[in-house]
Amino acid sequence: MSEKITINDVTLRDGMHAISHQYSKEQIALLTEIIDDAGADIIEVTHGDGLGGSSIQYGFSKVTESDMISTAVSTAKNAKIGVLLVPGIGTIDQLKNVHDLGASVVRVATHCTEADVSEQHIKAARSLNMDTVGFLMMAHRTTPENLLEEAKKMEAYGAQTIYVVDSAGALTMDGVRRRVSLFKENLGVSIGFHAHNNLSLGVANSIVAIEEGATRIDGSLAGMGAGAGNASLEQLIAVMNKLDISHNMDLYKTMDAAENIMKPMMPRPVQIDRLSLTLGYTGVYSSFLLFAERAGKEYGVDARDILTRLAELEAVGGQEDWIITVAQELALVQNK
Ligand SMILES: C[C@H](O)CC(=O)C(=O)O
Ligand SMILES: [Mn+2]
Repeated sequence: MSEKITINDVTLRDGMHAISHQYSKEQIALLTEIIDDAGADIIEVTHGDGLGGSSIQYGFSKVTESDMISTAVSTAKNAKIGVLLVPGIGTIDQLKNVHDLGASVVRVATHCTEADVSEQHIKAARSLNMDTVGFLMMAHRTTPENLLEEAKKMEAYGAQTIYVVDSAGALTMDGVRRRVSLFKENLGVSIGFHAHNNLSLGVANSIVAIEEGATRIDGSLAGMGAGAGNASLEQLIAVMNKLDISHNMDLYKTMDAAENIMKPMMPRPVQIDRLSLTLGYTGVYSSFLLFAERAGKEYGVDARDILTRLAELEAVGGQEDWIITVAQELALVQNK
C-alpha cells in the first residue's frame, strides 16, 4: 500500500445529479478553487451524465459545457480538469471541444457489460494525448470474471486506468475485493474505484479497493453526488491518514470546504434515507433517485416501489424515461 493515491474529485460532476445540474458559474469557480486548494489531483467537471448530458432526458444544465470547463481550467492552479463521456450521450466532437478548452483527463463510461461501445472514444482520447480512463458502471450487475473481460477490452483500446464503478452503491466489501483483485492480477493498467454510499459503505469500500491495489479513488465534498452520494472526501482522507495511506490532500481544508461551502449549497441533504438506501439495497442506478422521488409524488406511489420495480427490470442509466412509465403502471394497479 505504498503507492500514493490519486484523488479524483467528483463534487462538480456526480454532485451535479444532486443539484439537478444547476451549479452556477460562480459556484463552479468557488468549488474548483477550494477543492484545488485542498489538494485534489483531478477535478471532474461535467453535467452529471457527462458531455452532452444537458437534455430533456437527463435535465438541462444551468451553465454550458464550454463555460463549465473554461471556468474550472482558469481557476485550478494544480489539479487537472477531467470530464466524463458516456458514448451515445456525448460525442468525440464534444470531447475535442473540451480538450481545446484545457480538459486533460477523460473517463469513458459504459454499462459494465458494454465496453465495446467505448473503443472509438478511448482511441480518440488517446490520440488527443489525454489521460484516458475506462469507467465500468453498475459493476454489481455482472460477475467479477465478466467485468474483467470487459476491462480487458478497454485496456486493448488504450485505456490507461480502468475503474470499478459501484453506480448503485450496491457492492459490499467482498464484492469490491473480488473485482479489484481480479483486475490487479490480470490487467497491466492502473485501477480506480468509484463508490456510492447508499449502504453506508462508500469509504470502507474505497479502502478495500486500495488494499487490493486501486490507486485512483473518487470522492466528493460532503459526499455530494447521486443517491446517498459518493465517498465523502473529508471522511475518506481522515481514514486514509489513520491507515498511513499517502495522498496529496489536506484534511482540515477538506473538512472546512465540506462544512462551510458544500453543505449550505445542497438543495436536498445528500444522505442515507429510505430512498437512497433502497437504491443500494435493490441495486438501482443512483442518479434515478430524484426522478423516482418526483414520479412517486406525481403519481401517488411509494418511490421505493418504483425503484424496486426498476431493479427487477434491470434498468440502466439512460432509461430515465422508464421511471415515469413504471410510476404510471404502479398507480394503475393501486387504483384498480
Ligand atoms: C453517468 C453516471 O452518473 C456515472 C457515475 O458516476 C456512476 O455510474 O456512478
Ligand atoms: Mn457515480
